[in-house]
Amino acid sequence: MNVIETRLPGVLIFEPKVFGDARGFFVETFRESVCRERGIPPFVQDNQSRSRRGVLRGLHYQLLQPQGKLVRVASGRVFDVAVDVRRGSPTFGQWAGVILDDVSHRQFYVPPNFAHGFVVLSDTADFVYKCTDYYHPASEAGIVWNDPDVGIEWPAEVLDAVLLSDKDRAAPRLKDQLAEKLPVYAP
Ligand SMILES: Cc1cn([C@H]2C[C@H](O)[C@@H](COP(=O)(O)OP(=O)(O)O[C@H]3O[C@H](C)C(=O)[C@H](O)[C@H]3O)O2)c(=O)[nH]c1=O
Repeated sequence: MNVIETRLPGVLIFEPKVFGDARGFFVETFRESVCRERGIPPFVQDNQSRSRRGVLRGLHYQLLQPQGKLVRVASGRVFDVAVDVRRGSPTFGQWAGVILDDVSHRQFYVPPNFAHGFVVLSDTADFVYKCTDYYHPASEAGIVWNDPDVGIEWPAEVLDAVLLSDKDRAAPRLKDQLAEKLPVYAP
């Protein structure tokens, strides 16, 4: 497993070794030791969502029980993004993105207290991920996907047909987020 640092400290790209042969392929998708060695907390919840082209889920985070997420695509192709929403962070409001697909089997680690989202680039995508804490809907918060102050460079190929939930469509900009709804940077 090759682990790559991104421009956001703590946000990591995992590149597993893919073993292809005449039958298909094999890939190790998770090793606890690889995560533990990098200070990633234990995972307690697995999720899966299926979405069609143009669906954009995010940008979400939880204030209580903040979730670190190890995300990957079991089938399809997405552009995945992490945004630093921690008040006082040197990289506050900055983003890092990566293409995740079922060819590279690349994974992305989004630490707790980062907002997370993705947009689907393939006809459909099965998105699977591990979380370091449990779902806590009462403290769910979000930043609107096209916040001009964050300036995420979403792939142009889907921008004319982004499909959002009502919740995500109504999410506030980072600058309009109530201060108490932003986690505090704790180096
Ligand atoms: C996240 C979650 C949702 N749900 C229920 C709540 C709703 O009835 C239904 C759909 O929830 P939602 O529309 O919030 O699902 P997503 O838009 O995929 O949300 C996720 O999308 C972005 C990409 C994330 O990083 C988070 O994991 C999560 O916020 O599943 C649960 O029962 N447990 C859960 O952990």
